[in-house]
Amino acid sequence: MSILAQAGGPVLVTGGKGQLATSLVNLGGPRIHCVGRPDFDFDKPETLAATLEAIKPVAVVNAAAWTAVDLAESELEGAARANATGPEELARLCAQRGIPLIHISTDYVFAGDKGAPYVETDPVSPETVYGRTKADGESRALAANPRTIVLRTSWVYSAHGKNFVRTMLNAGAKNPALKVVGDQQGNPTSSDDLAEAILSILAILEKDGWKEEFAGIYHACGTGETTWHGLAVATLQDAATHGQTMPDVTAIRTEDWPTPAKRPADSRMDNSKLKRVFGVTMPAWRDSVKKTVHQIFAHTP
Ligand SMILES: NC(=O)C1=CN([C@@H]2O[C@H](COP(=O)(O)OP(=O)(O)OC[C@H]3O[C@@H](n4cnc5c(N)ncnc54)[C@H](OP(=O)(O)O)[C@@H]3O)[C@@H](O)[C@H]2O)C=CC1
Ligand SMILES: Cc1cn([C@H]2C[C@H](O)[C@@H](COP(=O)(O)OP(=O)(O)O[C@H]3O[C@@H](C)C(=O)[C@@H](O)[C@H]3O)O2)c(=O)[nH]c1=O
Repeated sequence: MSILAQAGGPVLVTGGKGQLATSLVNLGGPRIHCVGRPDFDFDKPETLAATLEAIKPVAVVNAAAWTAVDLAESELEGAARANATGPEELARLCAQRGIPLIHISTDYVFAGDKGAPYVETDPVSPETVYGRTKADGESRALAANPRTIVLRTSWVYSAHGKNFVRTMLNAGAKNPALKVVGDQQGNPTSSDDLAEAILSILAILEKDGWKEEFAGIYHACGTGETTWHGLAVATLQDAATHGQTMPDVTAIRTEDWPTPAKRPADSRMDNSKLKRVFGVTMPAWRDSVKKTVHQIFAHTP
């Protein structure tokens, strides 16, 4: 049963069949109205106003984005439309209608050299096209609609869609040995957990009405930290409890896994503001990985 009241106007979720959009559809109940391409497309700006006009939502969650981190390095314009100018236009349209926008952003807005969990007041310092376009999108959305909440999350995985946990399960099923970077740390986040946090915020907005102090940036990632290697091992250990053979997983250094876009070495984020303002606590990443792996095996014939 969704935490969102059953009665009330529609909540528009962008992002089609993406991870977060799917979790919101699965967990949010009948008021969630999800749109994706081609009906809602940041590359076709006229589809934004047409969607809002057709659905007349009471709130919007923007879960659409360019998430191909390496490809963005060579596709700046498409990434900028999806992550920055598109969300700005969506925010402007929400402002015209006086409705709140929950816009999703990323830990990759940080370079990863702080040496401690980032807080919302830390300056952004992106080192990739993806990170720069997402940082740009945050400030554009906040400037275009005074009723904008930006939720920065990280290392999102789920039982559906393209994500690191599913990549590791597939790779581990085919290979006796894997190599995974062990010197990049962060906070893995279940898209279901993030969807529940968003639904809790929407419920508060509906109950209390919009308050000026809600506007701004919040960190919303899984509780606890690990490395990509740690996440791979946890995933494959859980898969082993479902009968999948545990491969040998070696921790390697970043330079041994070269990629076009440089990932942050340490993008851990602090969720205290989310708890302080909205009373929302994010579940422990380790428990949620177990749950997700279980869901995947439960649905695999
Ligand atoms: N995945 C992750 O690890 C993380 C994600 N985030 C952020 O969380 C949010 C949700 O991510 P997630 O659910 O994982 O993303 P997914 O990649 O699973 O889904 C993204 C969705 O956005 C759609 N999309 C892409 N480009 C456009 C466009 N130009 N116009 C309209 N829709 C478009 C895609 O459509 P199509 O299928 O047609 O391509 C897809 O449906 C994003 O803001 C992302 O930046 C933050 C941290 C980590
Ligand atoms: C598949 C694989 C990756 N890696 C490394 C590469 C990289 O440093 C790290 C993560 O790999 P990926 O490319 O799968 O993840 P990446 O696309 O960098 O994930 C990011 O996506 C965007 C959308 C975000 O917003 C971020 O929070 C983050 O989740 O793991 C290995 O070491 N071994 C492997 O077998």
